[in-house]
Amino acid sequence: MSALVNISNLGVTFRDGPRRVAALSDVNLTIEAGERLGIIGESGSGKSTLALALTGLLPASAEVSGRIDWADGQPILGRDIGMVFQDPSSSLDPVMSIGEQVAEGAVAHLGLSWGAAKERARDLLAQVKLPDPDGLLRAFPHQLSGGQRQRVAIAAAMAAGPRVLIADEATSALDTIVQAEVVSLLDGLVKQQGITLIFITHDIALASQLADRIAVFRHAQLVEVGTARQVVTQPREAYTAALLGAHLDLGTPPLIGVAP
Ligand SMILES: Nc1ncnc2c1ncn2[C@@H]1O[C@H](COP(=O)(O)OP(=O)(O)OP(=O)(O)O)[C@@H](O)[C@H]1O
Ligand code: NI
Repeated sequence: MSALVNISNLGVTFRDGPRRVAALSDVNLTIEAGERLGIIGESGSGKSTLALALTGLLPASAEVSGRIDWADGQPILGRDIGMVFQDPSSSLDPVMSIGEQVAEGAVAHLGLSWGAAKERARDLLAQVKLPDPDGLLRAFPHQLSGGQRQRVAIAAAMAAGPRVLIADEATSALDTIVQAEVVSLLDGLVKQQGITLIFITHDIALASQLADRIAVFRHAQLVEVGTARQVVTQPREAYTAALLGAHLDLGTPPLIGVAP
């Protein structure tokens, strides 16, 4: 594997009124091209801040130190990096048809005509295993379930053929069965297309089933990174062991494989 991006001594500080909050502090991490990296840690540990730093979406008020070096130059959000958030309504426009939203990225970044982009959108909707992709092109987000909307958001994120997909708590709002289906879908898509997946979650069990490697964040710091197996079976940090104790029910059958 070769490095996709090298993160060195990354620090991000937010100003919160008179207070300064260190959201990331001295983070060193290399993300390999084509790997599935799980990012775990409790609320406020800096996971989303890392995603925003990678995508160039940090607010101007954030103070950034250190370096993020991409092997192939700074990727363009929407073209080279696709992003899927917890709440699809933050990425889907309620008054725009599903077809237009999924096609948009292909028009903007691949230079396709709307006609060609709609055809691509239909193929993408089929790839994310949504029923009746032709009919869906003309549907609106409110006509879909939460899980279906999240599939549309994934299709939209994939529209321009990105090499990196960042899913930030993308399945957290879904019930367990739908979550398993969406995780299994993501797994298949990124494997098939050789996309690097950065999967952010509170759920160490979910991360361990999807990821090749897991990075554990706590209080703005990267406390541990290793293969999913190593982090789960032989955590080096007491904190990781505590997370495992609290969240990983080893009696629960794996989510991937359960989904149809
Ligand atoms: N725009 C902002 N302005 C001020 N503080 C912020 C901002 N964004 C994040 N923070 C602070 O930075 C820290 C890290 O937040 P971040 O959203 O990265 O955590 P997280 O691990 O993604 O948490 P969660 O699991 O709840 O999504 C927190 O203390 C948060 O309050
Ligand atoms: Ni977050």
